[in-house]
Amino acid sequence: QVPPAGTMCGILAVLGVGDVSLAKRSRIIELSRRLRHRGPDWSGIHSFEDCYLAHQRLAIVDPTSGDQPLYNEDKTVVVTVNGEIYNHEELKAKLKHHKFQTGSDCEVIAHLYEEYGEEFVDMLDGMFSFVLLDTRDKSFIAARDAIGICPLYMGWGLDGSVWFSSEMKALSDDCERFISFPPGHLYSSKTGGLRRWYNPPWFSESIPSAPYDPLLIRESFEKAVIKRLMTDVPFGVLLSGGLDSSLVASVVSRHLAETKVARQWGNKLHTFCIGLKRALLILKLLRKLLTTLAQCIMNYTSQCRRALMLWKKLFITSRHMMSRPLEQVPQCF
Ligand SMILES: NC(=O)CC[C@H](N)C(=O)O
Repeated sequence: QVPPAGTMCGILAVLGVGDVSLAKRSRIIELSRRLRHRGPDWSGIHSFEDCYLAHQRLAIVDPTSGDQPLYNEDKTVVVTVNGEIYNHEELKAKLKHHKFQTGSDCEVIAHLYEEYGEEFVDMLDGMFSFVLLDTRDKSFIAARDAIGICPLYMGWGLDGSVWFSSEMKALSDDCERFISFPPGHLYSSKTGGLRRWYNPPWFSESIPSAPYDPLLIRESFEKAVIKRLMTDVPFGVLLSGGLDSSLVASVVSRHLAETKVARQWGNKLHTFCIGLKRALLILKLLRKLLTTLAQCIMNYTSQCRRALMLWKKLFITSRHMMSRPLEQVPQCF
């Protein structure tokens, strides 16, 4: 079954609600369901006193046991995550005395927090937004990846509660005020504020000092594509018809055979694109390019009605983003 457009996990966390009634819990579950289109595989919620962490999962790594929220060994640290932690194996190797309950790439976040406290965030290589609750002192942190690939919003309720959600639609009706969580930042309840965790040295350079090196660009590009092949489920490449997505598809097809997923699902790359009859020429060229580069299966829709339906779906998913600056729109996918 192909998940609907816009899928990625959906997270919702509500910390410090004034009323801990069953009605409030049901309300939070109802709000979390507004993110269901982001994750069709599982819905989970963990509550601790007046704090709730909810999750809608699109399973990518360890689909059988990686359901969320995830925990440390004694379940005192709870985490709900949208994203992929590419260096999770490496990080796990550093945490030898920790016992992992799942094969999820995201479980490492709970253990890293136990070991290193809030400072662990810059050890993560990945795209993510997450909320972590430490039930021992009821403190919490929330963080978003360096460039904001995964979406995150933060809101404040009239009862003093703090909210975090993957999409604005899960908190806009219940919060008095809300903001788009800034990329590369961390919120800590202990200090009560947002701070930038992503501070690469080049941030302060107005003119880049690194010389142009095409081989380095090629190597970094290939590495970036290869690490994103970390999946236990079948995947495809969405082609725009341009150079960037064709290059991604070509790198993927050359490295597909080495991946875990190819052993299970075969090493033919599935590609997708959307186009109308009038654009069939581009589609034909794309097909030619891809079949020359590698063995690809190409799926596309050329019917106007079907394309319009897909667009409608896309807009429903991203409606909440439309008031944002245009460059932020792709972040919801
Ligand atoms: N879609 C996601 O954000 C995936 C979360 C996590 N990496 C998993 O595989 O379950």
